[in-house]
Amino acid sequence: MSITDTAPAAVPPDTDTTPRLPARETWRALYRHFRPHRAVVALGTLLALFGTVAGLAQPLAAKALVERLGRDEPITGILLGLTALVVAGTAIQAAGSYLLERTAESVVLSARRSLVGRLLRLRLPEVERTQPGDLMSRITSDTTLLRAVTTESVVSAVTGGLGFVATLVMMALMDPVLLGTTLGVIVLIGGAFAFAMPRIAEATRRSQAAVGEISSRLERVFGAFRTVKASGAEARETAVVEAAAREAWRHGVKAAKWQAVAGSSVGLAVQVSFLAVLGIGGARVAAGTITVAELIAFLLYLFYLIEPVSALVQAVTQYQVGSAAIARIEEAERLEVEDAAPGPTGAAAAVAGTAAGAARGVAGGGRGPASVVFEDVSFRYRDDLPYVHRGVSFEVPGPGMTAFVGPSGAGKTTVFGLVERFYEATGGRVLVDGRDVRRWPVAELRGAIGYVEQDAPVLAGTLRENLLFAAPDATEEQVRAVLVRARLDGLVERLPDGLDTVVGHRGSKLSGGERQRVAVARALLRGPRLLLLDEATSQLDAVNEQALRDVVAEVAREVTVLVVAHRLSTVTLADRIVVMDGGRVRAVGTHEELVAGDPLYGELAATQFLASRGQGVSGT
Ligand SMILES: Nc1ncnc2c1ncn2[C@@H]1O[C@H](COP(=O)(O)OP(=O)(O)OP(=O)(O)O)[C@@H](O)[C@H]1O
Repeated sequence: MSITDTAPAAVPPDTDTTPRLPARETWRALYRHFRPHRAVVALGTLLALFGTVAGLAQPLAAKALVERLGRDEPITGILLGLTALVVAGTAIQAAGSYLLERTAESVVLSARRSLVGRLLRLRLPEVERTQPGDLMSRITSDTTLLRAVTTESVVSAVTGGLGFVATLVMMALMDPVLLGTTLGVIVLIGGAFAFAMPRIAEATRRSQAAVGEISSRLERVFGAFRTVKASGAEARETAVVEAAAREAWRHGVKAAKWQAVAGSSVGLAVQVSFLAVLGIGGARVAAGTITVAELIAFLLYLFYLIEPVSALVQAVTQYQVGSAAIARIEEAERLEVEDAAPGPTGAAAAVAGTAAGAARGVAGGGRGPASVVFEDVSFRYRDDLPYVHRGVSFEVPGPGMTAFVGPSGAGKTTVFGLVERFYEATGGRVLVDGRDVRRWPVAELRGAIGYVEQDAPVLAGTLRENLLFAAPDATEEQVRAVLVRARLDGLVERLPDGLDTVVGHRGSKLSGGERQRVAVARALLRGPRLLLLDEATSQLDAVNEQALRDVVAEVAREVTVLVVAHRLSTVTLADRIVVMDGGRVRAVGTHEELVAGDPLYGELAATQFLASRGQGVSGT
């Protein structure tokens, strides 16, 4: 096929990453989706059979009608009967098809629900291994391919199978020799069919992988839309998405080709059988073994065979398509998830803590500041990556502010990832409140923590949704209080829709500094016992930075605050500073102690901190 010529070179070579499922596992997975609906599918099958029987009865009724006309008998009764038969037959068929379509939608719905439920609980390393866009396409696109295989194909298989066997029995009763001839041809051409089947599955699998690739590529583009534009990368990125679209097309066409081969092999089988039966049957008539009437009847049965065989072919083809989708769905289902979803309960409980604390936007949950201890922690993100932590140890009793400083890549942010248990330490222990984080229920652990990431993610939606994201049950007063603390009250007043202003995709309608403050407000509203603040390297203007620093200092009086610090003004406020370098803690102390005692810190203080937009250089 010439379409292969159009395959663009830009297609990433790794689109074909979906594992093929062994047949037994495919069956098992498909059965799992089908099982809850088996009663309805059985009913649908029954209705389909009734519909067929009603259809078969119509010619008989028509025959009776003509006969009565011939005998000059009244036909009103039979006409009414025939009409009723037609209406009933149609209604039964419509009901059956509605039932199956509805069930098909339900299969898709339950597959989507189960997949979404799992994907949002995935462990972080699993998400980092995959492409979010591709995962999305498994929920949106692949699940739709389950529709037919779990419903229509089951019905086709049953009705086709029954029809096939019944017709074969009738043929066997007529003339076993001619049946042998028929089956011989069918088996021969069935070979072509068997050849096409796995190719349909393979082409569908690759086509779906390419659809996943389209989603991944689009996600990448829209995730950095300004960068794409600023880099003048529109044409290149379009080409890449287009390449994936072509790839999907190419394999879609391939699947269509093999489906056509499979479909027409049925017609061919019947035609060739017809000729063979005609030849051999003719000889048998000539020899007087069978009568002409028997040969004609046999040939009629041969044509009856088309429908059940087509139904069987359809069932098997749909199974191939479905098996390709199920492999991708199963792969997503098998990604490792966390033990429990961090529900809103922790946050709600924390926000509902002490009234005084809540009014300040820091409830504290009534259990005081958390302590954090790292005991000889070693960690790497993956087995094939170098260690990021090589025996990190420090102790942070709450409350107070602890700053982590060190060169870029020293492993500072990783400390937060381990505290939040986004990742698990490879060696050593991470303790929060003296308890190993692995022994904490994840929801409870994270319920105690407020986390402000360095890039301060803001989600699409309104400002209010963003603030309530980590504390859905916070009251209006708590929201207002936190807005004042994060110096967002002025902004909210300026906005025509106030808190209900839509902030755009990833908060693109807010300034960088505003996003930062929204992220801080969100974390504070959670009422954390432990605040993890990954300081932005820039973003805040002097006034707001000072204000936020005051807030953090205030919070640190009753909450444990860990800051990855990029500003001198922050470290000078810290009760203790942990200096990290190359995955180790090289020194712990106050700013003054470290300036005097640690050369790396002295250098950082003199260069890196001052180079940032940090205010409050008075510390030097
Ligand atoms: N999710 C990840 N998967 C693989 N490697 C990672 C991941 N996150 C960070 N790393 C690597 O781990 C190392 C430490 O990263 P970390 O973010 O902890 O550094 P950092 O000290 O916070 O740096 P910075 O000051 O630049 O933010 C870096 O070399 C980084 O490339």
